[in-house]
Amino acid sequence: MSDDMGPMLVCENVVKRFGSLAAVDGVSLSVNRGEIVGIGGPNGAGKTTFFDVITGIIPATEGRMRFGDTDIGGLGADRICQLGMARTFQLNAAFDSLTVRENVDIAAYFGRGKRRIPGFRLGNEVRDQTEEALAFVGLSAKADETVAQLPVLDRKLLMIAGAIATKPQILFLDEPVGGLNGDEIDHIMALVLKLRDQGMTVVLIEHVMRFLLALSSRVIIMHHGKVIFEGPPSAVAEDQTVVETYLGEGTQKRLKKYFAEGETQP
Ligand SMILES: Nc1ncnc2c1ncn2[C@@H]1O[C@H](COP(=O)(O)OP(=O)(O)OP(=O)(O)O)[C@@H](O)[C@H]1O
Repeated sequence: MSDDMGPMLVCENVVKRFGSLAAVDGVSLSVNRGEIVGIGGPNGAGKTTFFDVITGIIPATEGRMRFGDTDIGGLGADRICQLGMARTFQLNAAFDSLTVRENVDIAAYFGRGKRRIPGFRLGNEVRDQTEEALAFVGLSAKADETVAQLPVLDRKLLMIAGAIATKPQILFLDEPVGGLNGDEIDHIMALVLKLRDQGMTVVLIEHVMRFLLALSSRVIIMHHGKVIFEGPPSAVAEDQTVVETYLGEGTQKRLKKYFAEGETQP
């Protein structure tokens, strides 16, 4: 990416239709370098579909998307990853029968440049990227374990390791703490903060509000494919539409107390 000025990623009026359903219905988003942007919203709001469109898993129906000075609309997931945009998935996306290290090797090998499967040969650079990513997420000791044996937290860490092994400039995390317990959530939270401190730009989807609000510099709430709120974490619980469509009054009270009294956890 050659353009260091202005937003790193710009999405304008992105639409994704599945038949008559507009899963993403005219969403615009700009992401600046070094930000953590959090996306929330009820089930079926279109959050994952928006990620799928940005990261080239599925094509947009309408809209424009630019990463730096590159128009990424119409590019495939492999090319988008090679440009410097990596992601994780809500459900496990790993080769279960391979080891932890082999999975990250594959990400490091294919995620940075055009490669051919018949020429699949790992060089030192790929191996180093893999070891670095495994150490970063704390999975080095389990590098030789088969993925099928891993507990949920390690599977989440593995997806993050695979993503960062591609050396992205921006990282998309889809529900990185879904299904985890409190300590595990704290563990992933610390990891995301460490990434941010190293200069990584992050866009994340999460239902766990304490994770979403504690980490994000800016929050977006989607509903029925549209953005219904965009603002700082402290303003989310003040927005009556967000409370009615997503949070409910109990969560609103808890969040208001957190921001008013500076409690440690929302
Ligand atoms: N491949 C598809 N074909 C048809 N409809 C789809 C497809 N993928 C998603 N949808 C629909 O698009 C809408 C948005 O789904 P999406 O998974 O993006 O929501 P979400 O906000 O990520 O939800 P959740 O929080 O439950 O993950 C839903 O109504 C879903 O059923």
